[in-house]
Amino acid sequence: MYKYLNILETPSDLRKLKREDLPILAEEARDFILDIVSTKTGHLGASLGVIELTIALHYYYNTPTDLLIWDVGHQAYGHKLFTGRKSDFQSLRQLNGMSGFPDRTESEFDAFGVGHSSTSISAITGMALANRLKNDKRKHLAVIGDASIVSGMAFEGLNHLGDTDLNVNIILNDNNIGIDPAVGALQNHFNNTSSASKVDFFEALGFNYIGPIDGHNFDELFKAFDELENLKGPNLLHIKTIKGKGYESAEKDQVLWHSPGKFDKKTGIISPKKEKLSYQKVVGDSLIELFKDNNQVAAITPAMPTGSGMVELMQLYPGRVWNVGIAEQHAVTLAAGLATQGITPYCVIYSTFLQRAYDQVIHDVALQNLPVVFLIDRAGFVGSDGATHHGLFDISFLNSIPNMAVACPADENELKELIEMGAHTSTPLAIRYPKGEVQSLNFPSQNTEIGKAKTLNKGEKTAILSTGHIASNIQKAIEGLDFSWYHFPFVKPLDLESLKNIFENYSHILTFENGIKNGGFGASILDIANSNNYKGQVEIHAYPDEFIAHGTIDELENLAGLDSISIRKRFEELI
Ligand SMILES: Cc1ncc(C[n+]2csc(CCOP(=O)(O)OP(=O)(O)O)c2C)c(N)n1
Ligand SMILES: CC(=O)[C@@H](O)[C@H](O)COP(=O)(O)O
Ligand SMILES: [Mg+2]
Repeated sequence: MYKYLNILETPSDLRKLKREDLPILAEEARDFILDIVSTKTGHLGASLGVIELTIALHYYYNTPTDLLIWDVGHQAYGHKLFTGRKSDFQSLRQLNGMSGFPDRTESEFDAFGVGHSSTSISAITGMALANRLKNDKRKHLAVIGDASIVSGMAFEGLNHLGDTDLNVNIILNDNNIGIDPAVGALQNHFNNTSSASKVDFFEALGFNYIGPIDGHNFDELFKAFDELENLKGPNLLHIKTIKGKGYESAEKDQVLWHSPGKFDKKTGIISPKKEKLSYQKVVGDSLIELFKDNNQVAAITPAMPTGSGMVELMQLYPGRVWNVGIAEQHAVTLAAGLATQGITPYCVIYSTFLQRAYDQVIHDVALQNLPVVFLIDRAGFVGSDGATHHGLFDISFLNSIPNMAVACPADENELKELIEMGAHTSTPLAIRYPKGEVQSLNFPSQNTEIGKAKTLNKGEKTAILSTGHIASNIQKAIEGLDFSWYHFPFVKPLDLESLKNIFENYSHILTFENGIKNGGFGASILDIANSNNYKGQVEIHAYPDEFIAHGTIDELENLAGLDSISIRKRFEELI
């Protein structure tokens, strides 16, 4: 079917082609990626945008000896296609299949594991320093996008690298967009100012600057690579590309086609999502409600307005909702600043990306005991994005912070209540919730109170204690059984009074949470049980102490023994 892609597996095959063959190969690669993503789902626009760059880099440089890092790595489907993984695309982002991001354990061509943005400059600098110590002359290359290079961590890397004489090549892939439209002075600078001012900017940081060039033009790419060979680094090559290049729908709506889901390749019609209502929609609508009657609240999203359900809120309240770009640390401390002046900020941030702002949560918010509300999205398994994106750690890493309240609503009704409560908080409050469809558990309507558990079932001997959205799996598993079930909307502060009563009345306690075991909800219960000389058994059901790869959420919950069937099986062993 393909003239070149069929005979090509690795860069050494690629280098046998003539340069004039490469545009045809690029077309074939785009067609292949469209076939895969339209049926398997995944990131589309970014990969289509760097096909020429990917081919040129593997053609010109001696990968994998020359080291190549893809920042974020969501644009690396072409990189994987040309580095021996063509047949692995059938398993893209599936359980035990190929990852959606470069991964050192997957291929020698994946110089660095990625998924979180803005790490490539620091990593490639580390590699170059190490190889200089070994007198190893290999080349060092990093490709970073225009939204990723303006992140704090990228600047830390540029600041260091620019102060060395390392012969590292940073390739700025500038398509004037992140996932959502570009924000911030720096992205404006890259996209709107003259070349001269860009030269000044990067040369001021100690880089030789080349560009901007057309990143879809092989001749311009190779000419620039030749120029780089004659420069004593560090160098920055600025290329302009189109996100979604070569597929009209993806070029036209670059936000939607960042990760479109399944679609018909021929018509560009995206398969409708079966989702009745998402947690993200509930959050967006709840905040719209809140903002209507309360002008003392604000919201912040670090570069994820669409994914976090913030787009409508931003349109309605542009003066009180800010997309700060890929800047999680700034987002948290911006919130802290707002809170000192009597504005209650909702910092809406994916669990996995909050990891990047841990010190700001402690040092700027909790230590000063400021009323910041963290709406922590993508809590628990996220599915096909895998280990770099699951929200497994937030209960544990927040649980250990003084002054921090940690809420894990069972469903969207409780989430709504907690969001409303947040507007009145005088201290830090974190509320975590998962990706995707709401559960509508229709719990008996009990008002949610800080630090108070809810009794959902009364039984004998065995007590089930849960927190968060695992409740939906427990509700299915407990059907017809006379176990007691207590739901704890708050991991912190815990309902010590209810716990004391539970310790006195039950000989066996099982705890459940959508988070890792270490330092989580169950660990806190066990700690309190021990300090109360509880003689019964506490059995903790949480994610294991290991990184969990990609798969569907159901598959991953089953592997962790936290799906309703596995839970039911455990319950039946206790009858
Ligand atoms: C620390 C971190 N924050 C947020 C994200 C989510 N994210 C993935 S890709 C992306 C936009 C990247 O834009 P850019 O670097 O310009 O690459 P492009 O998609 O345009 O190729 C964002 C915000 C992330 N992966 N890591
Ligand atoms: C590559 C990246 O980090 C984002 O595109 C992320 O995959 C978004 O996740 P959601 O699709 O859950 O919003
Ligand atoms: Mg971009």
